[in-house]
Amino acid sequence: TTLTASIAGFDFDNVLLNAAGVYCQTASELDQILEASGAGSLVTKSATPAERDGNAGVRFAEMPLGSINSMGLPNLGLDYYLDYTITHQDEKPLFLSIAGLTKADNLAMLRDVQDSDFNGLVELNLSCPNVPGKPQTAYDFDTTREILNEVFSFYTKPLGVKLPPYFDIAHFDMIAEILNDFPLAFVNTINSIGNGLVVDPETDTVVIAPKGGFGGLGGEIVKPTALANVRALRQRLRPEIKIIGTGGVTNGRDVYDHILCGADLVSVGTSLYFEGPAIFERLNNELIAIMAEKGYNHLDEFRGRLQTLA
Ligand SMILES: CC(C)(C)CCc1c(C(=O)O)[nH]c(=O)[nH]c1=O
Repeated sequence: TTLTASIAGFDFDNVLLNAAGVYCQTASELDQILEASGAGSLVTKSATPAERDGNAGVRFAEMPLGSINSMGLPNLGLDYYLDYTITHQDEKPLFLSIAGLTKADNLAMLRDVQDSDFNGLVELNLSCPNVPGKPQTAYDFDTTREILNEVFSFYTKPLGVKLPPYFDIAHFDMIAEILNDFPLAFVNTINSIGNGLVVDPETDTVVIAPKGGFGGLGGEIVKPTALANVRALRQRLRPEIKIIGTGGVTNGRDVYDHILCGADLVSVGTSLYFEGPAIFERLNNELIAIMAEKGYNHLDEFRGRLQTLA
């Protein structure tokens, strides 16, 4: 059974990696993913130009069927993650995630990466806020097109975008129309489902401190939305734009489902947070068992082959 995939000429010897933000803040965490059996790659915590503490107070919580977070982009700064990825980029193909809080920050960071010795893949996190009072960038279609125009006016290394979930067919059409106009290596879908709210039944309070308890949802609870976004974008994007499926992966069947919907790689967030890097070997073994049951030797025998009903 081969679990290989390729993006922008990079060959991955298996399809699993961490989701940005989980197990990827420090070199020690990144090393654990790099060395984990069953992880084909890693992505860094989304970087800002300077390091950030992120939000104060309890900012991550477990809930039935998943997690809620409002971390606030705590990270050690772009140079830290550039240094790490440059040091290790010959061991596996690596993803460097960036998340500027302004367009200027994103462009400045991409110029730094363009001029650096990093030759891996960049994941541009478009879930970042735009100007206050406007929705996050990826929900502001004109701004999304504008930033990609500016990025691709100078950035020539492999680049993809991390997208929040969309919930309206017209929005799938609109974002795909924009993305198809650019030489993107990949799209990673989905980021957490924004601004959920969880109540603690013991205390009648919210469960995280920032934003009055509003936060991004991850885990099992987001799987149907994640699969819908993988499927919808696979159906609409040019085949050269590969897809990293993220959201709701807890077992091999979830990995299989992401691939069946069209994913080339599959990333794991909430479950990795709770289980640790050993999860990658378990997920791979479970995926291989499902493929064996179905008589598949290669992922491309079923990738994107979700069937509809007559
Ligand atoms: C939500 C932002 C802080 C704008 C970006 C970073 C981020 C965070 C975060 O650092 O709070 N959490 C997520 O689930 N997804 C993200 O993309």
